[in-house]
Amino acid sequence: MRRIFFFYGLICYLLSVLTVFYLVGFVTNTMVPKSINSGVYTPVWYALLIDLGLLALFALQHSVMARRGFKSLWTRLIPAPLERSTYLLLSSAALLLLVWQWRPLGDVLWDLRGTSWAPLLISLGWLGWLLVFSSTLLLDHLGFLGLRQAYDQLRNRETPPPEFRTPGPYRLVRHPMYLGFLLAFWLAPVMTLAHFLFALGMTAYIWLGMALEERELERSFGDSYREYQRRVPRLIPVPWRWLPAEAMAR
Ligand SMILES: C[S@@+](CC[C@H](N)C(=O)[O-])C[C@H]1O[C@@H](n2cnc3c(N)ncnc32)[C@H](O)[C@@H]1O
Repeated sequence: MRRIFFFYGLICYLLSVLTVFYLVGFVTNTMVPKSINSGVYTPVWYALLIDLGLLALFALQHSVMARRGFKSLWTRLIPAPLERSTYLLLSSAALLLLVWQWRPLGDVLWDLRGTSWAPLLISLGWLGWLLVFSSTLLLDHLGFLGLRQAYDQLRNRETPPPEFRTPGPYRLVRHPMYLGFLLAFWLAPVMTLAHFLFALGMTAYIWLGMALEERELERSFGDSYREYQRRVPRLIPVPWRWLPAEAMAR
């Protein structure tokens, strides 16, 4: 059984990584056959209904299943070491459904192609993706994607509880991964109505998810996390806070 469980964890891990790579192509309108601005054109009201429904489904699945209360119920049905892998399997399914069924809405809110803004927006958008990937790698890539838990059960050992850490960009903002997603979703040289709707929906979800996540981080790490909240801004880096205290006093 342990080998089968590990294989399941591995498949979920690979599926999640591939889904995120597809999402990069979907949002940037590059490399993939179905992007945020392509697909079947339908009446606007119908496209809005489908797209909002897909965003709501993803947000609901992704935030409800990440909550502590839900996890303790859920792990009565599935083995605890596979909880994270199953969460990611269902998150990938919700995202792939969104990508597959997403309806384009062609009205253009801004089109900065050919202006000097375009290269700046494209570069900052890719910087956002880089921030997403580097943040998972620095914090706990294998743990977030469930592979550590699946491997530990294969070796018949307990996975230690997550530690509070502040590597690299976590010293500048508390949520670099979410900051990366916001840059990647918003900074596009061409903004169609469909892209705008996606960016708006994801921003609302990130805002809510961030508040719920911080509540649980406070419960898990107590004063260390509260002190971190006082010292480090949520999303927007504040350069003067990077100066040493003596320089600030001068
Ligand atoms: C998808 S990650 C997002 C991390 C962070 N919100 C960000 O935007 O970079 C969510 C997981 O990271 C964990 N997490 C967030 N900040 C953390 C920190 N400083 N140390 C350890 N775990 C953290 C949360 O408990 C949650 O399980």
